[in-house]
Amino acid sequence: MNLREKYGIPNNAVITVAGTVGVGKSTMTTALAEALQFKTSLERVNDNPYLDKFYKDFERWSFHLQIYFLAERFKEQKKMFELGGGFIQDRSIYEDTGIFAKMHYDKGTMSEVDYQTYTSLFDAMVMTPYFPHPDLLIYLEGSLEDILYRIKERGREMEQETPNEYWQEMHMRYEKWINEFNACPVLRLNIKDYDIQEDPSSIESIIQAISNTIKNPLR
Ligand SMILES: Nc1ncnc2c1ncn2[C@@H]1O[C@H](COP(=O)(O)OP(=O)(O)O)[C@@H](O)[C@H]1O
Ligand SMILES: Nc1ncnc2c1ncn2[C@H]1C[C@H](O)[C@@H](COP(=O)(O)O)O1
Repeated sequence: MNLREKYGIPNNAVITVAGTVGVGKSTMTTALAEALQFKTSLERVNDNPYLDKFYKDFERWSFHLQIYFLAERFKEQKKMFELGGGFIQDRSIYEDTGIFAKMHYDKGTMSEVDYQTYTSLFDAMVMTPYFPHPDLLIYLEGSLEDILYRIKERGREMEQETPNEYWQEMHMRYEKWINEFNACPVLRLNIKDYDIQEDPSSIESIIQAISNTIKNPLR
């Protein structure tokens, strides 16, 4: 019996992994998909045509980047539900608007008219009764210090050149955002409480927690 069957996770479940840049979403997505024999929906960074430009000039590229991410995530969302679920998704569509677009608007690096165009498109696409929400959102959290360490360790050039205040602001906004999030059940995991890299067997206790939360959802 595999871990999915052992813990009664439905084979059509869609589980999304959320959290700030560098917290460990891709690592968790890959590990969970392998353990549950699910497919992955990964956030593609290397072939994103705007990301590098965006980090060099937020004001010039923030609208283009948000539209690009929205289109990519919507296509992924459609694919996951058309294929009948059984997916772990790296980052939720809710973070694009709730964290990134809002932060750039609030900080003045996205204009008011661009922000309104973006949010009206987002609302028309996502905030409808026809949009299927995931069965669970796993929220990964950790101290700012640990997040900064991981961003540095991963070494993506565009992120190294971004001032720490950017990551600090994002870290603070994530905490507020998750406390108000209610589009689907949430499982919060602190990165201090597991280490799937050093101890791959710790994935089992995470799957047990996923099962408990899907069966007794806390919003
Ligand atoms: N459980 C873990 N323990 C230690 N380091 C980790 C762990 N998970 C991820 N990392 C490291 O942290 C960095 C960011 O992880 P990643 O999964 O790419 O984050 P995200 O997808 O959230 O941006 C990578 O260098 C990765 O190897
Ligand atoms: N919606 C977004 N707006 C701006 N930047 C974004 C958005 N979604 C992801 N990003 C950036 C942040 C990172 O530099 C890369 C990949 O994110 P990660 O959390 O490392 O998976 O894209």
